Amino acid sequence: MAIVSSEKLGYQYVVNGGSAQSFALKDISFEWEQGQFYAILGAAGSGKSTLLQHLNGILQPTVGRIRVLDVMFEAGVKQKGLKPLRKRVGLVFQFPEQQLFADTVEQDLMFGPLQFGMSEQEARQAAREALHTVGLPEAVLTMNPFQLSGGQMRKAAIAAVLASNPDLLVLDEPTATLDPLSRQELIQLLHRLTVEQGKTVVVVTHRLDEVLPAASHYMLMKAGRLVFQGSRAELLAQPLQLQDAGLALPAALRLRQLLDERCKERSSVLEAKGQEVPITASEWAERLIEVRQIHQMRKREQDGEQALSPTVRSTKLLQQQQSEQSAELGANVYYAITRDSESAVRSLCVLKGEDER
Ligand SMILES: Nc1ncnc2c1ncn2[C@@H]1O[C@H](COP(=O)(O)OP(=O)(O)OP(=O)(O)O)[C@@H](O)[C@H]1O
Repeated sequence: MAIVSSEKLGYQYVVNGGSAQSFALKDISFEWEQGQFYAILGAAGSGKSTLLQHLNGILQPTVGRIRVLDVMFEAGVKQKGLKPLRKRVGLVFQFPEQQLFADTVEQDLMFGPLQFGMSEQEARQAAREALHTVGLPEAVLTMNPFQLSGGQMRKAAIAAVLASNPDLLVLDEPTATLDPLSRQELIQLLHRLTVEQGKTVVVVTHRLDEVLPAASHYMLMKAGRLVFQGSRAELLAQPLQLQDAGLALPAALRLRQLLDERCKERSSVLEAKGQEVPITASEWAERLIEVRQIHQMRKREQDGEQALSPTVRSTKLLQQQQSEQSAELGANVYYAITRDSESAVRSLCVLKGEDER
């Protein structure tokens, strides 16, 4: 059974003295399964945070319904007594300082478990385990949360939620303000939680590039509506829809477009692994390397074809030169876009037929 499902969910904020705003969510229907990694994408103001707040009942529907685990929220029926649900749904806000308020990190990490009925000793143990899961050292337990760096603070906020062992972990822009390495580590950590612990992870983000290697399912929001939901491959087949929803195209799609325009090898790059678009810089490097290897193999075969007529030989040579130039151009494009210097150097060396360094 789906862990969360919504049917024609709509939400309308009411402000100052009861005047109703336009709908922040309209006609939202979806289902989420346990143990999967979902990414919710959309431009500013598209309704992502409003949707998240329905997952633990901070907001409840104006229209339609949403079921979260075993609690049904339905328009017109105010649900109360949500403590058991809030133990099972961990929300990590956009700004971690909003949820760290105790004098020490340990107190912050123990707060949820104590609230949800654990003994002091169990809560202390849960706090330590959560700290290890996010990769923070025990030394931070006695520190004030505001002595932590931005990245550590965000990890502490995630640990504070994990300590209550939620089934569903929901994070609003979790990588904002982090450096590139910490961003990558955090997404990998979230991915591990789905694979190793069967948690369902939902991440709201503007940065599609970051979640592409990890998230298996995508929802795209625009002006309060769900304009796309589907798998990674389905999303990557919709570049116009991404642009239309105000999102930057991920490097994988920009590379594909450029290779389409400028590189005759695009089809061989894709064919090398059954037409799926590579999603990370290193995968692109590997595809380009494969293409180069295919060309080298063809060259060796051609060397053995000396008996061919001079015209056939020179045509083949010309074709081969063109395709090698194309592959090299692809590699250069790849550098320009991804700036992933390590795999870029690797692919350039191999593409030029030099030893890998
Ligand atoms: N407390 C509020 N009162 C009134 N209107 C609100 C409130 N919070 C959000 N809205 C409106 O609801 C719509 C959706 O906002 P929401 O914060 O859900 O978007 P978002 O996609 O999360 O944006 P961002 O990426 O900037 O966080 C916007 O038009 C916004 O102005």
